[in-house]
Amino acid sequence: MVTLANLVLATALAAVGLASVIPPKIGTTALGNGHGTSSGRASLKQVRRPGYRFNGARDIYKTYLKYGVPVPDYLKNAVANIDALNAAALSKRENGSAAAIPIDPRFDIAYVTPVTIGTPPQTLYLDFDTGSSDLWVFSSHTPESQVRGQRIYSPEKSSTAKLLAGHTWSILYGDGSGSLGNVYTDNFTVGGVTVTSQAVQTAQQVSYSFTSQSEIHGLVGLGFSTLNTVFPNGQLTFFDNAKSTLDSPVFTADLKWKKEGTYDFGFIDETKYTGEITYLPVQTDPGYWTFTSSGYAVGDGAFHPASIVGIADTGTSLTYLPAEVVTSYWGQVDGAVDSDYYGGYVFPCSSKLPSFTFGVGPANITIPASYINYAQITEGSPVCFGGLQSSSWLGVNIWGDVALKAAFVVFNGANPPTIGWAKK
Ligand SMILES: CSc1ccc(CNCCO)cc1
Repeated sequence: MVTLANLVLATALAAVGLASVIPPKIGTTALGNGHGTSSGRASLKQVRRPGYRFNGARDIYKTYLKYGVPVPDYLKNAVANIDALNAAALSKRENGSAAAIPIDPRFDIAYVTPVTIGTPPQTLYLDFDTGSSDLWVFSSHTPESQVRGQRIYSPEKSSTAKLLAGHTWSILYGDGSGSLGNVYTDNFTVGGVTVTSQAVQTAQQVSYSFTSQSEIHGLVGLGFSTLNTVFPNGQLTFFDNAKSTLDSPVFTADLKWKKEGTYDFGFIDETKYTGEITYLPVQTDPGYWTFTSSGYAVGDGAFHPASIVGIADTGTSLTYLPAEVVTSYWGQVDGAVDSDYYGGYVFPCSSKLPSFTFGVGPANITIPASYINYAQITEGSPVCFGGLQSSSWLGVNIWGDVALKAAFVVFNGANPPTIGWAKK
């Protein structure tokens, strides 16, 4: 039953743009079926109406009406002026959502996301990589001997492609792979968000490790634009270009274990996580999403407070942490060894693995053991490769996909940027 009190309350909330769930009646919890006994309490889930924009003049206008005071013309004009400004602001807002698809259903080497480039649109599947800031693609400029099944972008077939004359790029990744080439600008769309005149770096050379990955047709760098390698003028990432048109200057990663996840742009989908998001400061120099984890625990063991500075890197498969952390973890696994022969921690596939928990401020994220049992060395091998490896040779701690897919991660590009972590 909706009472007058409820209606007044709901109207007041609506006036300030906070929709409300009118409880069945005051005195019962909103969770009840409306027939519960009175508990003297009610809970209203207040959600901001999508697309609502505050109009202060309207609030004053309503107060004039409420107390019967004639409304001056300037105030009526002010309400209209702010509504017009809000409408204009909303009209250019875009949000988007796109799939993050594991390139191999057996284990998560990398995730690719469909994008379209040019006019008419050419669809490629690119690796969205928060650990770098170049948007580059296999192209009609890539020697055929280096193309093995990848889709290519052909700027000569796009009426909106423009060569960025005199500009080149060359990138070398932490795993020794690399690519180089020239640069066009063109329309670039992912998940319904379009950037016109996005710098698209066309590969003229790619290393064998890219040639051998037929499912990856290039990368979309989502690090900070300071890392972009285009010379002589560095280019902006897709996110930096899209930011001003997004409802909110954020993108989120909801990567999943051996199945399709999503990247969202411009909004935070509350259905994709549980509990609260914990936001941490980001160190943007030199250009990675660098944050400090507050410690770790192995399985159900004690939490070890520590400051672990590392980067959130969707473009790296595994997670690389300080030697004392990974030694502590693998010390709990029967038969685990740090093998020079296999190039990292391996263990008998039959061994039971503990989970791994890392601190994010006062909260924490737990990586299930199954994510750390990364893959057999080779098909049918009794030896398995760990998803948690030492960073001692890297010089940087990397929270790669093994960690990221255990969480819902918000890459907040506001000023200052922050990174948000939530369980899911
Ligand atoms: C050969 S497949 C491949 C995919 C992504 C990358 C870039 N990611 C590392 C730094 O984020 C390198 C190689």
